[in-house]
Amino acid sequence: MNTFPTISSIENNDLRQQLQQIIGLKTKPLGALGRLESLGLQLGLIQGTTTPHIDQPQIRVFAADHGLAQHGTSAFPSAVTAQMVLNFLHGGAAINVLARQHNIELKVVDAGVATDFDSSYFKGNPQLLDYKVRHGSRDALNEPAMTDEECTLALNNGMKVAQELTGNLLIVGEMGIGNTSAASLLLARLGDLPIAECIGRGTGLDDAGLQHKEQVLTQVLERHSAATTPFAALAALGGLEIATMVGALIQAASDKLILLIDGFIASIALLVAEHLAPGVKQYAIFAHHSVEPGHTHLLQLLDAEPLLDMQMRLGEGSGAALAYPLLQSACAIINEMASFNDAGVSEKSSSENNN
Ligand SMILES: Cc1cc2ncn([C@H]3O[C@H](COP(=O)(O)O)[C@@H](O)[C@H]3O)c2cc1C
Ligand SMILES: O=C(O)c1cccnc1
Repeated sequence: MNTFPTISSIENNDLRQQLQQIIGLKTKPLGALGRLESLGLQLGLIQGTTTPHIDQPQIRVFAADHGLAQHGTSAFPSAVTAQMVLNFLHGGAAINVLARQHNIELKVVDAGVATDFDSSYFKGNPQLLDYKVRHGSRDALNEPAMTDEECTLALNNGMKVAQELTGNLLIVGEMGIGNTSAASLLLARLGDLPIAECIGRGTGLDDAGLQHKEQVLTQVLERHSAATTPFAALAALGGLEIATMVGALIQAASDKLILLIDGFIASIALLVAEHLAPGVKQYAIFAHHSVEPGHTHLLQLLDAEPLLDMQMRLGEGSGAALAYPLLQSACAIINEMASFNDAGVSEKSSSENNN
């Protein structure tokens, strides 16, 4: 088992009051910028400042294969994981487009892809980071997806990925055919929910495929009924990319980075991180509501209200990249917008003056 770094509380009453006052005195009716105001407040508290700012935002896309995928739990074959990694490296995936649009640096982490990549991809200032624990997780129908050692290694790898980051904002994305199954299994176990409420079509299963997925996942949960602690559940039911993401989220929260959380898979990594290192969630901003049905339960468990609902179900970090400019706007409002005093605009009349 790992020991994890401590997570500082972001709560600071004086700072909260200062931020509330700064936002409240801007030239607008009180509260009129809605969630942009609470977002700015959270960013200020995370950074411990009245002038929050985003510097060198980073996306890490964690990729791995899943042994369980051989049982037909995804509409796509496992080979697509490696093919998509090459697509990321060649700049052609959805997340590449959004990262370029918003000037977010993107790197891919090989946490356990079944295919080996050409060594040239790892050289120099690489866009592909080699944290491969093994060639795909084990088949969770027969054994834990990871041994305790493999799971610990993946968590430690994720912490290293976060330690190597520049900048103050992290988006964790993922690519792993079959990983909606791993996320659903973890949600069912850690949220104590029926598996039927945690599953969805993922990459596009039809009705028969969805039924089959439910049967397979039910068997996996029975096989690992003893895996009830967060670590045991992660090892038995999770995946290498999910465990590596968990480590990265814990380390990044410990380093007081802003965590911009994508959809279903990134949110399950955050739930596990919160169980293993309580407090991580304070650093998280939930970007969007995924179409994957389990995400609704997961957001409730996390008491989270995502910023966007774009009917997306892709992963890769795409929903988080889309929400990123809202965070930039929240910072800019705090730092650049005039107060009533600065601009010589009259504040709301008091009720006495109206008499
Ligand atoms: C071409 C392609 C690109 C993707 N990018 C993200 N995912 C997403 O779909 C997968 C999870 O769904 P399931 O559990 O049904 O396999 C993950 O790889 C996730 O990142 C993709 C899936 C495909 C097919
Ligand atoms: O919301 C997600 O993270 C998601 C949904 C479907 C497929 N892959 C990822």
